[in-house]
Amino acid sequence: MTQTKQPAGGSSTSASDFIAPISSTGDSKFNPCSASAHDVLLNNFQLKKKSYRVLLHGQQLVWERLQKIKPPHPTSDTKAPLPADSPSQPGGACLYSPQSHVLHLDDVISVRSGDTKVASLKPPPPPSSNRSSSGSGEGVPAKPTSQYLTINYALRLSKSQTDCNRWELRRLTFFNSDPYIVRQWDQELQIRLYSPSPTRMRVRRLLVFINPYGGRKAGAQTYERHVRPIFQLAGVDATCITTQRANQVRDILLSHDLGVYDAVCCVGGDGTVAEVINGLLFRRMRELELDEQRPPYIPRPALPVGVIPAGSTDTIAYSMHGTADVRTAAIHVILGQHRGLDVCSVSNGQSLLRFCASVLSYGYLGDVAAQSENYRWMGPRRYEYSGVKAFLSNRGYEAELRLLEEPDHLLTTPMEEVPQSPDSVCSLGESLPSVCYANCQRCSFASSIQEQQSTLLFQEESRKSQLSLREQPEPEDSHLTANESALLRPRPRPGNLQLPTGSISSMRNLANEQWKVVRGNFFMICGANITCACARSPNGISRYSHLGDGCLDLILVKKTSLLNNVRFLLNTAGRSGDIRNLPFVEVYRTRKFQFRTLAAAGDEEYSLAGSCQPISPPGEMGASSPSTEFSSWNCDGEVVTDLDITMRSHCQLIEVFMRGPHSYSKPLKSGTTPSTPASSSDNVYCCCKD
Ligand SMILES: Nc1ncnc2c1ncn2[C@@H]1O[C@H](COP(=O)(O)OP(=O)(O)OP(=O)(O)O)[C@@H](O)[C@H]1O
Repeated sequence: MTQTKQPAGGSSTSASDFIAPISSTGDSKFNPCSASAHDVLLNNFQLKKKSYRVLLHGQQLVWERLQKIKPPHPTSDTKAPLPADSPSQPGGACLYSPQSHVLHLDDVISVRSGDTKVASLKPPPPPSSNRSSSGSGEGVPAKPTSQYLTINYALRLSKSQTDCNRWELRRLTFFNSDPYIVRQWDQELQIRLYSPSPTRMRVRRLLVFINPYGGRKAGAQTYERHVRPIFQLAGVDATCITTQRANQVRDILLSHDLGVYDAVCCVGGDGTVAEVINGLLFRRMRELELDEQRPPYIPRPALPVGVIPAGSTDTIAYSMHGTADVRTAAIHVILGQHRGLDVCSVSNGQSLLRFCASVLSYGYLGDVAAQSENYRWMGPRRYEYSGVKAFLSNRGYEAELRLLEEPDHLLTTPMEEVPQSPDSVCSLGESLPSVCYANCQRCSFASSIQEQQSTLLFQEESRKSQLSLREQPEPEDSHLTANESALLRPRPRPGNLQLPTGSISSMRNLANEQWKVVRGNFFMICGANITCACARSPNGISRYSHLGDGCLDLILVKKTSLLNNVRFLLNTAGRSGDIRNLPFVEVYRTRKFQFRTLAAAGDEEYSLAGSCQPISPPGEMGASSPSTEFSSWNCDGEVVTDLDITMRSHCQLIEVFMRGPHSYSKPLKSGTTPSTPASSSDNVYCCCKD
């Protein structure tokens, strides 16, 4: 290690204050622009008028109070520094003393310097001017004057008994009398904050859709009060569009130039999120000139999505973040960590109808969706009213389902073949179903399989196209176009946001696989893409669904008695219930299922050619009349009236700003055993225990 020079004109706060050595490349010259993410900065700062030794090491900021200690030799009065060389763990993480405060740069919202404390609190200028003012390679930088450095960051309230998934804003303002040191820190932090990462993307320009109509009709106020200040704090340039009508989001995404934006964000409920997802997916299909009705595969959109809850149930936001807290959702957009979210395509016999991000339900929830539209003036209470009505009038719906049961290779894969993550909280290799949390191994494994398949398919397609180029100028047997082949190219890493490039699940040859057929009279049928958790049902209707494993859970609730229907609803409401324990509920994990109603179909041969059965008008739904033999589908809260339906999951089709939920887990009293196997699994992997 070599020590760098103190910058000219700088006055240090103490004799031990120095710009650290620190270059792993051995460069001993002080050059603020040449610092790399491997360098270390170490200086003394004042924080609330107390002296701290502050260290920037990799992606970690560490600060520790300097205290007078008894000197080993009575002649020198010294202060206790951070450990001289922070011992590294094998994984590259560092151990710091227990008195140290550690902040990961992943949790930093923004960094700002100023001549005064107040000046350093102001929102940073737009990122472009921020970057250019860094002085990198643009002549001699102006003489710095700032002595204050404010770091805005977010903190998860992991100890909270009520909402351990909620994040809050925090701020640190460091002072150093030497503006050169402050500038050095500011520049270095900015570089590290915006350094490319395959799993993190710091948004600079955002397209925001605000639905003023959903939920309590407070989308616009929610944005102004809670979201805009956070975006401003991060210096995000947000272009806001307040919707004027249903489907406007989708139409804008289909027709407008989105080239200037890094991401799309919506402030609304599940219907609004679904519009964004549908808009982006259909846009991508149009760009690639795919047949929108019968696409040969589903391409991945270029832009990631942020979801801010402002609807009635907000199950998508809740399933992603573990909370419907608006500020938490906005913080996740700013922090920029993203994960792939499965999306399901919904088609009838003839064509692709739409994409589903949360749940597709027939029967009880289908009736609720159809009826509740008539009572929208009631606000979120319309669901309670229509829910009771649909519940009492449900006589069961005759249906047949065909599905490809997922062998669940993830549970049988030897653990050594599974990519391990030290802080993973999802179980793998267990016989119990796992819950999808932050750092979910099941989802990362699905993602790596997806990538491997992409690579193989891409190689295969390249080989085929090379062969056919040599042999036939216009190949007839290749089923993929050049555009499609390009989409199959595996993602390069690392770099800017690298999105997966094509949906493999849509290309699997399903012809030879065994179909399971289930017939019956059902209270409700659900294809759940995610847990569908919400404030009223914190575990969701499908507790073990994963955000990005490429599977959906098909939940079949048989029509039995009114009492059993009540038991089912109670089981979905609490934290301790598990619908899998109910004898009249069957849950299948699958990638695809097909549905047809049996009510009027008789014993005729099963066909995917489509259904021409009439559907009851919404007003008659649930009435005890002969027309109740058909329900309708509830797709992300919107009504779909087709009866002949196929639902197929597409693994991690959309990148979404989220980390995944963390487990709520009250500490078990000693001697008590968990009531259900699932809760035992949750507790073992609870991430709030650390
Ligand atoms: N200005 C508007 N006027 C009327 N409808 C709108 C407007 N903007 C959006 N919509 C439609 O409102 C519908 C409902 O919105 P959204 O799903 O966000 O709220 P919600 O139904 O209350 O919440 P949730 O789906 O979470 O229960 C969406 O289908 C959307 O297309």
